[in-house]
Amino acid sequence: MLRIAVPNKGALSEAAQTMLKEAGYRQRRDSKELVVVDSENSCELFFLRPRDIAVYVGEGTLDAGITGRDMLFDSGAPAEEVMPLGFGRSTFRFASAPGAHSGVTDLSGLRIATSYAGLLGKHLADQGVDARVIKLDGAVETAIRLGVADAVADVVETGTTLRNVGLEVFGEPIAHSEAILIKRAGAPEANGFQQLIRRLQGVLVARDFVMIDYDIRAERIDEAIAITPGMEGPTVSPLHREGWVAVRAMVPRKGHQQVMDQLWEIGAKAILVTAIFACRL
Ligand SMILES: Nc1ncnc2c1ncn2[C@@H]1O[C@H](COP(=O)(O)OP(=O)(O)OP(=O)(O)O)[C@@H](O)[C@H]1O
Ligand SMILES: O=P(O)(O)OC[C@H]1O[C@H](OP(=O)(O)OP(=O)(O)O)[C@H](O)[C@@H]1O
Ligand SMILES: [Mg+2]
Repeated sequence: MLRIAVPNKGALSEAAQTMLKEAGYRQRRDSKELVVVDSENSCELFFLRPRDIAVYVGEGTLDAGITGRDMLFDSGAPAEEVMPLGFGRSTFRFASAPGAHSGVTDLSGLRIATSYAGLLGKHLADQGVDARVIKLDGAVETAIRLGVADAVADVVETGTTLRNVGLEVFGEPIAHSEAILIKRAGAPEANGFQQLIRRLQGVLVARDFVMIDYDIRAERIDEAIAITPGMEGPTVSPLHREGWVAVRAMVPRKGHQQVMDQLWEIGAKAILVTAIFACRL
């Protein structure tokens, strides 16, 4: 049985569960269910706090986990990134009152509030800055107003939370994060782990690509293939009409309308675009 850790709440929880659902794994019936046994897929899903997932996986108690890259670094657990999952993108940044600081070196001797003490501590050490790290559990943006800290280091996505409390980011981003699949560092892959990777990659491809079908005059096929090269090369089949062929290829979802315009320009007809429901490349 492959044992997989899934975030039970927070920013990654819903998207992680949707991705596993699209990859064919069983869903939990309600948000109080902590373990789901999926015997059809020979795996067990453990719903855990995102912050704890790297710890369980690093200890080797669980074979795989979905967490944030920032949380993996922060934990210092002996776990490693296997693949990025394309959601939960954020940056980890310093913020303070507008104009108060301009870079990490301004923070020497000051207090910085964060819920990512491990990640921040490593960054300060790398930069040779001696500051006091105030570890909080969440809502760290309020720490400056309440006089607990001079600056904060926190997750920023849209920047709305910072704007709402009148803070501004400064300096270079400390880290770029997104949801990732992790395993224990250096450990051999458990049974079923490769299958999990293939399924998740399939979900990413099905999300990022569409299938395009069209008819084109045979003498223009080279131009058409240059526009839709496909993965291994497009499928070209004869049409029951003299001098015409049918073409089928995968194209990136982003920009597929431009591809359709280009095909139309070279005389393609009956151009159809369909979503890919599932895929294994
Ligand atoms: N607004 C956001 N947009 C994108 N990713 C985010 C956002 N907030 C947090 N994350 C990411 O989600 C992961 C988990 O953070 P999250 O805030 O959900 O955990 P938590 O703070 O422990 O839980 P909670 O907020 O429920 O107490 C981290 O990798 C973080 O970078
Ligand atoms: O830039 P934004 O789009 O505003 O998103 C960033 C905010 O989202 C997260 O907060 P969360 O809701 O997880 O609360 P927490 O601080 O208690 O973890 C994070 O800690 C930031 O506060
Ligand atoms: Mg949070």
